[in-house]
Amino acid sequence: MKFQQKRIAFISEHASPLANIGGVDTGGQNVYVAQLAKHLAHIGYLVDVFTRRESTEIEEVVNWSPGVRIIHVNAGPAEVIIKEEILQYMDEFKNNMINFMINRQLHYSLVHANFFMSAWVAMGIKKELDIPFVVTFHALGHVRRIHQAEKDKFPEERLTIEEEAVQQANHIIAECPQDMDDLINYYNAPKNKITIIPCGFSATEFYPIDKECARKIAGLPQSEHLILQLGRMVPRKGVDNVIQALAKVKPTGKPIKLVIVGGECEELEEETCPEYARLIDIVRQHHVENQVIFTGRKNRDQLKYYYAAADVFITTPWYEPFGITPLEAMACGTPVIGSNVGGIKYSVADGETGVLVPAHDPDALGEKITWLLNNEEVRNEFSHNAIERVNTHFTWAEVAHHVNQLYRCTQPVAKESIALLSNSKIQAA
Ligand SMILES: CC(=O)N[C@H]1[C@@H](O[C@@H]2[C@H](O)[C@H](OP(=O)(O)O)[C@@H](O)[C@H](O)[C@H]2O)O[C@H](CO)[C@@H](O)[C@@H]1O
Ligand SMILES: O=c1ccn([C@@H]2O[C@H](COP(=O)(O)OP(=O)(O)O)[C@@H](O)[C@H]2O)c(=O)[nH]1
Repeated sequence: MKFQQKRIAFISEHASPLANIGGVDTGGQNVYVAQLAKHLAHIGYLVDVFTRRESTEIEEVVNWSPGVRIIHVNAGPAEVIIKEEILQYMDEFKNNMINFMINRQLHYSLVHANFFMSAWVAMGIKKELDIPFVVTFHALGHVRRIHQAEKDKFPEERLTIEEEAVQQANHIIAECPQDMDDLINYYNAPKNKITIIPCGFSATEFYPIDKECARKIAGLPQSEHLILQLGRMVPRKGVDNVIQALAKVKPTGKPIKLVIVGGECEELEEETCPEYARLIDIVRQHHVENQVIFTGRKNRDQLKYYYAAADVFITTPWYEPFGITPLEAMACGTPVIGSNVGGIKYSVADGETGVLVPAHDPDALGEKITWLLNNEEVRNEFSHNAIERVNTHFTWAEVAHHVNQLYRCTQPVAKESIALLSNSKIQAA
């Protein structure tokens, strides 16, 4: 069948493919937008990723990779703003995005919104230009509120915007069955509008590497048991739970080190990194100072060495709409102990590629760490299964294939949209 090249607009207001990954607000969504855009371009789409301008230094349009451009939209001050304070600028974002389309006579057949604020922009664009939109929420306000209560600083409006977006969207991508259930239970989302498409990993970025080599390159000890925690350093990721569990692990015949990768900067300091200060305090309280290595944030090309160096990868967040890090660990052949929540209970096959434990339960986690470290044979079996599982089900190429199928079923844009564009009241503004 002949494939017609289509131009699509991604919106990802706070998460740009160009950002340094691993900061408080730069995680899986950035990776998702970057990888999905690249892989859709590979299939034949032209993808423009609209993101908020965070610096005056950067060009409006950056040709990022073949078929993918990053468009920096003026919305509020051209500086980094925490995502909880961005909503007030989204009207400006929408108007400037539409003006960009008018000025360059760009015709997008579809908008793919990422996160609720982008969904708000997509709703406005649909209303004014009749362009259909697909949404991936990445995280849901109701779920965040349940877990974070008063610490959740997003405005109340987030929930109504998400509720409206669920109704207005032409289609919704849930990242795992739990995400779909949450959309139905908290937002009354029509089931026939939801398709589960997971996140992925890139096999050119993450693959098995000989442990000895990996440890050498990462500068990690050779003759010890290594357990790894890697991700954004924010309380909901449960890094404190892993430190507490470490103190409960029974002897395994070798010294054990916990390597913690992530954080706002490469050099973590208690004065400037409050979450690091909180975690180091827990390390001291549990007297495991000589067992914990904080590496700080690492560039993506380094991550595979840490994953491959570890005997076990651990991730015990309170909740997780998907969770890309377990995929990356499994792709490097490292068994995962993950909390039995969200996307982790979907991607990690319990008893085959790793084990699931309850969140907030250092005793259960400590027991499973002891068990896995004492069982090399099981680790090898999990490792083998993990590599096979992720390469079969969770590559970005596979994800893009499913997203492409979904786009092709999504209502095509009305022919008049360019005419509507020229008459738009926004143009006159
Ligand atoms: C914890 C969480 O929701 N992780 C998702 C999500 O990632 C990030 C999330 O949306 C962050 O918001 P929050 O402060 O509520 O945690 C955003 O700031 C980050 O930009 C997101 O990266 O999306 C990932 C990809 O879909 C998903 O794997 C992860 O579970
Ligand atoms: O120092 C770091 C910490 C994390 N990551 C990446 O950030 C993403 C985190 O995505 P995930 O879905 O696991 O969680 P989120 O941060 O989105 O909640 C993964 O691709 C990690 O490899 C990174 O590149 N450097």
